[in-house]
Amino acid sequence: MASARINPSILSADFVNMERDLGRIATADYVHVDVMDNHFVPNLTFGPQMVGRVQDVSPIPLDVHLMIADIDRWAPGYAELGAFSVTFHVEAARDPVAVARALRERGARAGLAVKPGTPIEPYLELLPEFDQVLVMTVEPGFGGQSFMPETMPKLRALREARARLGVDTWLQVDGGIADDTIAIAAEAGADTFVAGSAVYGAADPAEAISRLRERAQSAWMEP
Ligand SMILES: O=C(CO)[C@@H](O)[C@H](O)COP(=O)(O)O
Ligand SMILES: [Fe+2]
Repeated sequence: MASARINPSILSADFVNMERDLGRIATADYVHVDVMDNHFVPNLTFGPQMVGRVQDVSPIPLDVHLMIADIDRWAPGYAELGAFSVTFHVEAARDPVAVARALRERGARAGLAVKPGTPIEPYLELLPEFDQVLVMTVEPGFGGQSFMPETMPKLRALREARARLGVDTWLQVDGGIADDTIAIAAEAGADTFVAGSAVYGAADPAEAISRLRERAQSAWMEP
């Protein structure tokens, strides 16, 4: 298997020292950018102007996580900013397949996210339309929450569907991923890991990134 992808979340960065904090995670795979609108989730971060500037100065490609309402209207604009991937919540989309196609047409990978309480079964047959599925392992809205192991059966179902359908959709987890939880998600099938507080809360973010990557990969190798 390829190496585990570690995507630090800049929700835990210092918003007024963003360029400096982007430099601190240059050894990661992608920078995870949490867009929140105070409607879909009870928190507010930034919109396209800020994401565009992050895109300009980031040493690594952008993995945008949209936690906003009216996705069908707003998601394509984030692909036009040059993001590597744009992931949106199925709970906020009227036509998830149409949104995914609009993202791919604009050159971004299309990601589908589900909240902890949203079942995955209705979307399994749609996997070929998506480059990534994000299983939220906390309620979206805030960093620093506790990992919810009860979401793991969704990863197992996705892994089985991916093999059956013969696609290479990445399986991402986001929320409470740290040294003590990453192996649980890796063992269940995740290959792409978002970590906010575990990376930016560490004295040495680069060291935290390589330790998380090693722990995920060790979990894959266990029988
Ligand atoms: O999307 C979100 C929260 O809604 C995340 O990306 C958080 O930023 C993850 O933070 P930690 O749980 O890793 O501290
Ligand atoms: Fe996120």
